Amino acid sequence: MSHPAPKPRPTTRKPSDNHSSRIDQHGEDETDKFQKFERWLIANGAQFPCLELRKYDNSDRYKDLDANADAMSSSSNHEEVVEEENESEEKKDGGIIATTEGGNPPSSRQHSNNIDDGSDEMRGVHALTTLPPSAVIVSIPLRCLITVEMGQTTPIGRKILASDLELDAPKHIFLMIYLLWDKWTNGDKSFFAPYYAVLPKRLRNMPIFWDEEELRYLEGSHLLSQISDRIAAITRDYHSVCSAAPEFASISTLEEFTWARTIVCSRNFGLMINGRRTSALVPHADMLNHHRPRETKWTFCEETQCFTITTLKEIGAGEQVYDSYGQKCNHRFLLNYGFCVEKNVEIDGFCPNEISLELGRWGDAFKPEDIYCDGSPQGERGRLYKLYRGDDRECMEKKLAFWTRGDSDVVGVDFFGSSWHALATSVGRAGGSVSSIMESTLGTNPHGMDATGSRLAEALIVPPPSSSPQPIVLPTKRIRVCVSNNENTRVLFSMLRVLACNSAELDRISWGGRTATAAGQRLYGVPGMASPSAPFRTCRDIRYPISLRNERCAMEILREITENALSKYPTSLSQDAADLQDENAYPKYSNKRHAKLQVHGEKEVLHHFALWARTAIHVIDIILHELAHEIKLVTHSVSAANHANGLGDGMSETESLNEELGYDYVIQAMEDDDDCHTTILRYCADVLGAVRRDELNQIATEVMGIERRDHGL
Ligand SMILES: C[S@@+](CC[C@H](N)C(=O)[O-])C[C@H]1O[C@@H](n2cnc3c(N)ncnc32)[C@H](O)[C@@H]1O
Repeated sequence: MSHPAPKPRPTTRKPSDNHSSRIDQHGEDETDKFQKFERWLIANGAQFPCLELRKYDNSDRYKDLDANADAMSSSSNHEEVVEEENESEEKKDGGIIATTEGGNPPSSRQHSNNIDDGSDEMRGVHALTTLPPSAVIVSIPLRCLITVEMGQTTPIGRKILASDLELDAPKHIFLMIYLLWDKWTNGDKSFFAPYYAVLPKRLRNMPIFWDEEELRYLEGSHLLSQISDRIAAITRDYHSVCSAAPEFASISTLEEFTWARTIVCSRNFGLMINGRRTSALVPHADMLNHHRPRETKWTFCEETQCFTITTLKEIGAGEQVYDSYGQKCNHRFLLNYGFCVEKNVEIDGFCPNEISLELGRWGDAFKPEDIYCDGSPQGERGRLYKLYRGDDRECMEKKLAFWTRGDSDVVGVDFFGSSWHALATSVGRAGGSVSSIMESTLGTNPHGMDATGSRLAEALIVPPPSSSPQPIVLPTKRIRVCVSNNENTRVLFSMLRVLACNSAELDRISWGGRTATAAGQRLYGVPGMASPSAPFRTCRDIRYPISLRNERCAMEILREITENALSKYPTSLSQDAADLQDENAYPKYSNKRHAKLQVHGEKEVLHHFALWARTAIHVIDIILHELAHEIKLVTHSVSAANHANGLGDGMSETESLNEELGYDYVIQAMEDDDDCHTTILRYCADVLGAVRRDELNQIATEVMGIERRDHGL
């Protein structure tokens, strides 16, 4: 149940009294435009009586320098952090101090307040009075919202709809179009002009607007490619819209289009309005900064036809009122909203920060032919090359087939290129056919496909142009993993196991869709087939270790990948941690700090997986040692028994194992170690422990077989 918002204290203010009079870089009076904005909303039925908008500056970032002379500074408890939806749309926070409002004079510390990073465009919403839980604190009528449908009915929107364009941001394009078209068509006369006037103009905190020096702070991070991909995608979308509606080129430049995309991405709300799912720009509601755990919730109320924000807890007078943009990795906050959360940890301890690991083709530093083609690359390249390569070229061909199983969307000449030649040649040598190639590659039989599918497959298998061997290139697969164990961690391990396969292991995991026994499932990594309609296995489905050999190799690949990724950064994790302590060199809310937070978070995840790999290799080596010892023991006892029966020579004695180097001892030590990460411990104890048990059982079974055979049973 929601209560109406409490009445503001009578002494507070008329809308907008709180904005200081100040002129922005565009020569506009900021106070004036915020007053007009609030009056426009109220005149159209909006209500937010207990809230005030505040404009922040970044002068407080140097509070350490001025700590002694700080009696005048506001003590607002500003926070960090956010939440929402997809990768291509999102927000930033300010370490917010009211600069001029409420009697707080501008800080005397203006000496360093000239950082051009967008923090001068920061605003936030504060409570004028104590807000109780479940109070509706914002209510914005539908007529003040800009919705997708409004963009679709513009002349440009209609042409886009008719053209069936493939766009990078199809959900947001119509909001962008409305914004740009309406500003251009109606200018100051637009109904939304007061809203447009308060939208940030430069968005300098968004990485797509960072200069070279700022981008350099991200050196080593995959985010750099995502930033250039984003710029390229926006450029493509702009040209696509211009091709569908040539008049759009005179409505908006690429620069304005990029601004609109960033505004929409960082401010839109996904809503259900009158039974219809849509997205909207909601003036005023989009002024709340991000913080988790969430303190407010929002919705569109069908009854009142208003967008509302409701408190989930009491918010004290003067405190900032936050929205949660969702639980997200810092790379999404940074790319889409232009900020990073300082401590991106949920109340249950979960940290959503991720790292994108690249599997398959090995990074730019390696030429595919160096790693995958027959030949023996030297040094570091050789290490990964050998791990991926397996037994021989034929093994790589089988690996390619399994690795790309199910990737039917990317089956094409460019994708497989010469690999298809190699595969075709190899399967041809083994008496294979188009059907068998399709089956091994796609996990499906082309006879079950339509004729076009079969013709496509035939067309792709072209004889190699020369007799020299074609390089086999495993297409890159990227997977995002975080420190907590989740589905992606399982997929990562599955893909590592496939990459680590030798020929025999590939044959085993390639069994198509048959029900496996429990032992087979465990031993060969074949998942249970719950129903005949269960999908065929792909490189994402190998949930259990295939063999100790394979698992060790998979962990070596993981170690190589993580250590290589860590070597790409110019600074270490500990250096980053030390840098972040220095708020003068890395001021709060600066782009430089946000970049540092991002790479620091990435390295934490990389170190976790590097440690996981090293620990696993160590534990597997212990198990292998124990198994070798066990084999010696049983061989000894069998031959001793045979000797006693006059069947052969017995071993004189067997060495005993040092218990302190044993598996049980090591696992116990890990259990006792509070710093041992639980997912690493569980993997070593449960996953590797199960393989160890299977192997020991296997040895016992084989011994029984030998004894039965030797005794003629
Ligand atoms: C929806 S707007 C929020 C209002 C915004 N502060 C404004 O002045 O218009 C999202 C933007 O606010 C800023 N922001 C929101 N939460 C933030 C946070 N926790 N830390 C830093 N910046 C934040 C980012 O610039 C982000 O792109």
